[in-house]
Amino acid sequence: MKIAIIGASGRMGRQLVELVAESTDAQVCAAVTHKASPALGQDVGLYSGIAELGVTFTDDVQAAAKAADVMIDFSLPAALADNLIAAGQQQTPIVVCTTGLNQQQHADLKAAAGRTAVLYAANTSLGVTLLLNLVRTASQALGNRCDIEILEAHHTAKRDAPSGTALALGEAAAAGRGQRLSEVAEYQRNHNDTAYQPGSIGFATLRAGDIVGEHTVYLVAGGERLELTHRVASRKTFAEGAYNAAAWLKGQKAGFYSMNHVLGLDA
Ligand SMILES: NC(=O)C1=CN([C@@H]2O[C@H](COP(=O)(O)OP(=O)(O)OC[C@H]3O[C@@H](n4cnc5c(N)ncnc54)[C@H](OP(=O)(O)O)[C@@H]3O)[C@@H](O)[C@H]2O)C=CC1
Ligand SMILES: O=C(O)C1=N[C@H](C(=O)O)C[C@H](O)C1
Repeated sequence: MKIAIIGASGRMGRQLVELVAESTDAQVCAAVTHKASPALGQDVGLYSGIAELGVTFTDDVQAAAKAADVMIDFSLPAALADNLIAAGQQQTPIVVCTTGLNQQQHADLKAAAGRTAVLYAANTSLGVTLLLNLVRTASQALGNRCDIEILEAHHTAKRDAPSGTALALGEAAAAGRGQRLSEVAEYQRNHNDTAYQPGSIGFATLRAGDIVGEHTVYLVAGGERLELTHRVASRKTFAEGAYNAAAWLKGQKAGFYSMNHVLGLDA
């Protein structure tokens, strides 16, 4: 399997380069970064701290899409439009893992899925994929008998808040209660005299040190409290999930997919 990695110069990109280089079933065929990147022209293996791979960084995402069986995107929201155009024009399946997307960018993902296979996952870990399903089930079972709040913690280099995973957990909790997250989400609680809104879903964010990624969903009813927590110790977990998603997506027909499809949980 020939994999093009978009955002290959970043934390997740380098982790994925290392994982693919160790694999016997896949090769890095292209490593994409932006046109002002100091990584351009450098060997992607050496840049990632492993042996030379003979592949140098490029800013040509069209050529990367053409060369690849599948692409994996861990870059920035601003890069998404060009990445989806390239994937669509070359009919190359794409796993998009970038978070911090706006409404238009989520719509762009769905539109691109009319031309090629697109899988979007704000979190590629097995645990979060299961957690999303558990949260939806718990929220549906408890209905308006509980209050729901979501806490996430990440490293200080993270640009978006709340995390994409926290927002996906919020969507799952809202869907379980038959709500739309956009109508019940509370992102700011820095007020002096405002009553709590029953049925709201609140988000809280921590940024500190090198925390890889932690999420807790609180389902709080009178007298008891359920806390569903996921913690990641290494970015390798995300890289493995993205690799498994790419292996599954390669050869799928055009359409929009999630990690539930990869794990056979979509029924
Ligand atoms: N789905 C999941 O499981 C996970 C998702 N993520 C998400 O993945 C994204 C990347 O995370 P992380 O690796 O930590 O972030 P980094 O900032 O370390 O990596 C992003 C990389 O993309 C590069 N880049 C910028 N513009 C472009 C472009 N136009 N084309 C290609 N590459 C570009 C950046 O270059 P430069 O540094 O020079 O700007 C940087 O090297 C984030 O949105 C994050 O939230 C992270 C972990 C897990
Ligand atoms: O930026 C990160 O690091 C992470 N981002 C993803 C998110 O926004 O949810 C996934 C993971 O939590 C790590």
